[in-house]
Amino acid sequence: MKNGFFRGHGLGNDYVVMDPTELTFTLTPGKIRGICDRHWGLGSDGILALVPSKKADFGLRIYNPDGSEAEKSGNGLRIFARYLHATGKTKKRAFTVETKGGLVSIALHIDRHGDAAAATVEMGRATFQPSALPCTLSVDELIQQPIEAAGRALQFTGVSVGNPHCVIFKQAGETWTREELLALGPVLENHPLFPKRTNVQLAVPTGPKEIFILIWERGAGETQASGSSSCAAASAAVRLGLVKGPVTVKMPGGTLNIEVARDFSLTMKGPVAEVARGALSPSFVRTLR
Ligand SMILES: N[C@@H](CCC[C@H](N)C(=O)O)C(=O)O
Repeated sequence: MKNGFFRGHGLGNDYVVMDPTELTFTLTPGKIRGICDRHWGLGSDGILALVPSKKADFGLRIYNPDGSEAEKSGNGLRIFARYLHATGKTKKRAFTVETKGGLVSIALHIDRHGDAAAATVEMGRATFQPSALPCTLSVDELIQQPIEAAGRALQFTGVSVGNPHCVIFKQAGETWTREELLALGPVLENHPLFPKRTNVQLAVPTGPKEIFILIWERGAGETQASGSSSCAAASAAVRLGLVKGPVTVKMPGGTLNIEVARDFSLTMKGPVAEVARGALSPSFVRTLR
């Protein structure tokens, strides 16, 4: 379909999927911002573009609503998997996807209606090395490093799961507020320690195998859930000895299950929903800059 789209969400983290071969325009940063605008466009936490791959069954490019490109997205990968299944682009129940943040394997869980209602994604390995995010600190690993933001002296654990994350823990029994997220999120996202910016998680252990996180996404702001954030926060919690795996990660939008192997290989399992399919109207496309 000309200028067609598929819209889905993972725990309230919503994406629009598009096949650039069906578009009458190129997905430039300006056009991405226009489509993702919550008032003037379709509104979305990002755009997922199907691209060819020589290494995997499918290729995926991930765009943030500010027009920047992300290397990986956990919820985005589950939504992309549902799109591939729902639109008949694959008949397989397990396949591989190449992202800029590495190659992942996905297994679909089909419900009684024949829909891919959930997916398990092998998300790759977490690393705490500064060069992977990148982060300008000269340390071997970004474990509980000091950082100042919004007038507060904090400690962060830096994790790359293909894309960069800055995880800040409070102690069990304490809580993070939304006001703290809105104050700290944008400052940490754009902190000079992170030349390519970063995703931010305000985390707290809530059980021996459970954490709660609030999320500020690079290029998107506050989101209800994030798969790569869940992987990063779970890895950090295990690395710091705060919890044991598999880790249940609770977020405002719901829960993901993250297995953290001894080598920090990550497996994410969670639900995914389709919302709509349609086409951008020609008059809207003409307004995109
Ligand atoms: N919502 C995503 C993460 C999307 C990418 C992120 N904003 C970035 O720039 O790295 C997820 O579910 O992982």
